[in-house]
Amino acid sequence: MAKYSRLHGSVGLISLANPPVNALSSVVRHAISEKVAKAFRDPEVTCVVICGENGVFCGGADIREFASTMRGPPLVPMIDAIEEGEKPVVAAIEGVAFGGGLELALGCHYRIAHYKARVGLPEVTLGLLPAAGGTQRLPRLTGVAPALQLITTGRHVAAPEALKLGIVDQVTEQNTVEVAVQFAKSVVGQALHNRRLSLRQLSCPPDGLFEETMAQIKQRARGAVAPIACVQAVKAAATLPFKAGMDKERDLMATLFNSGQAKALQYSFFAQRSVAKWNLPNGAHSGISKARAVHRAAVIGLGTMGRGIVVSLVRAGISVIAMETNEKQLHTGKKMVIAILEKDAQKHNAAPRADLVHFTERLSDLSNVDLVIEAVYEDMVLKKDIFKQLSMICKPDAFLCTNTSALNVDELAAVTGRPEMVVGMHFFAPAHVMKLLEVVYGQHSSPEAVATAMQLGKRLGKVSVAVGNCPGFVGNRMMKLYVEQAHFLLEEGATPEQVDEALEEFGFAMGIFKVSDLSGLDVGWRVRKEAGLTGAGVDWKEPPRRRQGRRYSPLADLLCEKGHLGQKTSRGWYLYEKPGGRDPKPDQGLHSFLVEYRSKYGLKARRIDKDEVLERCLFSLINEGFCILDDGIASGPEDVDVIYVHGYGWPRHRGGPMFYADMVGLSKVLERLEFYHQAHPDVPYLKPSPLLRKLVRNGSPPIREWREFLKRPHSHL
Ligand SMILES: CC/C=C\C=C\CC(=O)SCCNC(=O)CCNC(=O)[C@H](O)C(C)(C)COP(=O)(O)OP(=O)(O)OC[C@H]1O[C@@H](n2cnc3c(N)ncnc32)[C@H](O)[C@@H]1OP(=O)(O)O
Repeated sequence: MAKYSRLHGSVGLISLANPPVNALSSVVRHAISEKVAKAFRDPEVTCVVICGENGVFCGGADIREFASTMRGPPLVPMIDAIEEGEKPVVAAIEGVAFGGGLELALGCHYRIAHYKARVGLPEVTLGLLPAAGGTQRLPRLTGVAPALQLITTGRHVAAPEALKLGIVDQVTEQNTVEVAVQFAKSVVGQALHNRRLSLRQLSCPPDGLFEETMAQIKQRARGAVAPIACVQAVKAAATLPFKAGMDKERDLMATLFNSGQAKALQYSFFAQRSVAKWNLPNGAHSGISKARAVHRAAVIGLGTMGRGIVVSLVRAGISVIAMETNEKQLHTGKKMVIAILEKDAQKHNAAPRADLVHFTERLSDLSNVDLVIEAVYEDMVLKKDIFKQLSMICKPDAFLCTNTSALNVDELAAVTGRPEMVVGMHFFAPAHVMKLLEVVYGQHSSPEAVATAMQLGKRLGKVSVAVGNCPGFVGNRMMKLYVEQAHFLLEEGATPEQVDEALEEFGFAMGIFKVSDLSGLDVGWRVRKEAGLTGAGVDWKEPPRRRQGRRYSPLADLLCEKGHLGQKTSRGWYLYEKPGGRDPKPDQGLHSFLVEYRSKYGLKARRIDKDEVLERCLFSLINEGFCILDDGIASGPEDVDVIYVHGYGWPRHRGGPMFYADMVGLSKVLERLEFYHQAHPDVPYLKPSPLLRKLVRNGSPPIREWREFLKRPHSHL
């Protein structure tokens, strides 16, 4: 709803009141229209201020309403009526004015913002465009180029920048509503013509602006359609009269509104919020579990992961002890951490925060920290030794966390005297850049430990997902099968380029073979050696392309043995101009190697089309996602999807693997998995998961109902 009051006799004050973000639900839109009309009718009222309750102007249209038929007054005539009014209307912006909220403010004649407020048109991130005049009014206010940038990226703009761009007229550190009221009174009687953005003429945009932006977007958007529609809408603002531009905006929105991409992106928005509401098998959940404050943390190991974690902690203002026993590594780690922090300081025009880090070689220095993150390399013996020592050195209420991508958290917890204080914190490389954090709860992890790790993740700006303990947790457990299928496709006749092209066309930023070259083929080699799939631990009685009773491709191992480790050695699945080169080129040598390999093992190359690449790679990954849900390792499909979108480059406009399965149709996924399982009986994980079968038997319910078919989550090895 919206509340109405009269201040100082002549100011009509309209307050949006729809917690938590004053979204423009149909009730709110109805109330605003009514209150504005009332203020305009009242002869005592000479000016109007629109604000939001509880320190938030407005988070935009109510996204939950998009799933059903839209009711209530539309935004466009409501905003037009405000702009056309004969009494000055001032928007008092606190907190945020996003999407429809900013469009409402753009319909007002003046905008006053609190200095901490943010404004923006983030519709593009929901697969939409600002269709309440935003694409037509913003360019008339800021000029075309800045508006185009803001609308196509959905970037949030802090009040001081909004002032520079002309989006707001004044920024204040005082009470924003009071300042806006005084301001409104001061402009009574002044002509409003110039303040009506729809009447403003647009100056010519720079030559080639739209063509250049379109080209950049097509390259960056990976198949997303909303950014392209945003360019077209802003182009209409620059080339057509206001009314015709509005018609174009409306038509473009109509195509986007019901698109699968918009549904996927809106699902992603709520999925990201839902993972913060975690629950454990023992019934503990985020609603009742209190996190403990972390003032001092420690990171053990200053390799790539450790350095990134130290930087993340410092950026969040947490003081860190960074510990490394190897003197050379300590020196390099220190240099790199400081370099990143100095770059940060330069960017934000602030002092570097290196004073928050204390570098040391001594574990005993960790006696007083609240939380430790061990980030040494993946070696269980080494990690156990560290955890035993930590258990003795750290204060009794310190949390002990391990940054592991696959190792057993319970096994580590068991060597400490405080298994309830142990959780996994699986960061993704580079840890100061990547958004995802898997918080792995073990059998004994206390709700407080999970809550603290989740809360810390939030403070570090991560999207944190609580997951159960199993080899590879959620992300890597699924990824393993995706990678394996890609290798099998090479054995059967594909090239790395064909596989990558299909995946990139689907929307991945990089195909799997390019990713493998980037991270280094030796990473997976180490893991496979550890798992006894290659190297000393192999049972050589099995045929060469079979390990542990099932199909295995030794292709990647053979490349590693040749020293072809990817970008760093200038050869891997692709060829690079020099070691460390970034530009992959098809490698004829690799193609010949594949031909020889196939001939050696009597494999007949066949033509593999893009559909097969996608189905084999993605459906096997999705099938494992269903197994993970069935096992209770992830508590809902949203958890799996958030992990894939934020940690594994799954295109956001496709929602995530489980959402994609829902979109494709569960019976189709089941049917194709059955087909591939029959064709490849030596690949057990192609056998459709019991949960997938159950869902199909129950009429393929939509993804929001899948939780009803799940067992309770539990930790599981
Ligand atoms: C025909 C179509 C007509 C008009 C179209 C208009 C276009 C739009 O306006 S589309 C919406 C554009 N707005 C946005 O994209 C903003 C989305 N929200 C946010 O970015 C953030 O929520 C925030 C406003 C910055 C607040 O952040 P924070 O304080 O971190 O809280 P959250 O946990 O994110 O949100 C709290 C709570 O509010 C729900 N919520 C937020 N925004 C909306 C919204 N616009 N509609 C409905 N609900 C919203 C959010 O889901 C959270 O609720 P949970 O129950 O916890 O999920």
